[in-house]
Amino acid sequence: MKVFKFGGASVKDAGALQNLAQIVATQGGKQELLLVVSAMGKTTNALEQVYDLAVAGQDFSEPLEQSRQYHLSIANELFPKQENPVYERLEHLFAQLQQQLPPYQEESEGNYDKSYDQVVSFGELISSVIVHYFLQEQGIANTWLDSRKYIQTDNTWREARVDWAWTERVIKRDLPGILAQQLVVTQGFLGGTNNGLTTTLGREGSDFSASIFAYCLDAEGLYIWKDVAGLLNADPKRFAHTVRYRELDYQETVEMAYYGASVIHPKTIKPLANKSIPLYVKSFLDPSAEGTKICDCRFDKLAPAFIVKDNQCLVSFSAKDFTFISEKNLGTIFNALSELRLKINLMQNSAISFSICTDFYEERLHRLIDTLQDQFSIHYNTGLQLFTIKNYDNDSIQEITQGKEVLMEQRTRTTFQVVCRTSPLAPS
Ligand SMILES: Nc1ncnc2c1ncn2[C@@H]1O[C@H](COP(=O)(O)OP(=O)(O)O)[C@@H](O)[C@H]1O
Ligand SMILES: N[C@@H](CC(=O)OP(=O)(O)O)C(=O)O
Repeated sequence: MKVFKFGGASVKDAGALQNLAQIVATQGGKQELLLVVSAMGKTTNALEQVYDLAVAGQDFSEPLEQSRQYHLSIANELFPKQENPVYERLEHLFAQLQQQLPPYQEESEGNYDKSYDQVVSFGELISSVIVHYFLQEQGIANTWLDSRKYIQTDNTWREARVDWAWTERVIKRDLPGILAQQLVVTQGFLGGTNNGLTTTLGREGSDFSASIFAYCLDAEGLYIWKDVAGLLNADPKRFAHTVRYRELDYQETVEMAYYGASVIHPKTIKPLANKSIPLYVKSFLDPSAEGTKICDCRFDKLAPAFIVKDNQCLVSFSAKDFTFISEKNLGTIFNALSELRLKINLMQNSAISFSICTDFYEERLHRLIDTLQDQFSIHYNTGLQLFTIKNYDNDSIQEITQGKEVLMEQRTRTTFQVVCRTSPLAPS
């Protein structure tokens, strides 16, 4: 069997859904097929905005209505008959979503992340319902599956951790029988706790969902349909000249994803590598084109890969009592970072100071400073970019660093990383 994953761009409007149906009909073959779909277009961002307004006690009716109209207008193009059951399902989902958005209550303050998951998950629920009915309409019989009942997670809201044993057992128990009958349509990004609450697997986590299903079903391949020709050596939205990798090994791909190549969610690769399931990154704009195959393979020389992370922040700590940076100091700093879920993208230490480059989350940064300021003097710079070049050479380093103010630099035999300023210094 195969797993196909369709992200936001591939389901963003009625034309995209017609293209999706075409891909399923022509590329799915006669095999068993499970489809994992993301929210349509930028719906998750829109729902985040609605949720934040609700939390702030502000009026969220307009953006909520815009999102409803966006989905209904796609449905109107796809389902001209108003008696189509899709409309009832959609109205029901929007009514449920509305119920999750009460005016902000003081006592729910600690539940921001939990309620976030209950709200933003509607993007995937809605899109998968539309895809389900549309494929039916096109004569492609399919079962709509609630992935929250199959991908069981803990309650680490917004970044839930999968209970692999439970998930694999239940998927293996139920899905082969359904797949033998017909195609399955389910949601990416979502999981569920053992007491029936919705969780999400981290932004852009639908690739990971698809990988979980592929792993549990021992799929022969996972196909991720994107708006690019495959995995390229740089984001074509940032770099004028890119090359496509025809094949890449799991290790190389996981490193690119880890450093920030947003084309694939970093958690996607490990489950596939564990079972040697190939991952195909394919273009939904040119479905028969080759794309990129990620598998067990090895290459000696690869084109340098450029990865850019925006909105970075460089934080440096020095002990207030002028002692050297010791393992004990580092332990304290790492603990605080872990508590606040601040991920280190790059780090460096000298005799009396320790510096990290991390994604800039203002509120979490201030909490970090509050926690550590008794022990450390802390300075930070924001408005930075982190550039990573894998398989670098002198020309590629020159291309990236030319004309930029470099704040931190590091290199191994294969990887070059540099933090540069992109905007005026923010006060610290
Ligand atoms: N190395 C890369 N190769 C290809 N695309 C990349 C790369 N790095 C970043 N991208 C970006 O990833 C985008 C596709 O991923 P994404 O937007 O997450 O798709 P979707 O949400 O539809 O699944 C491309 O449009 C491209 O701008
Ligand atoms: N819709 C979710 C999950 C996701 O993976 O989306 P996409 O496949 O469009 O990146 C998000 O935007 O975070």
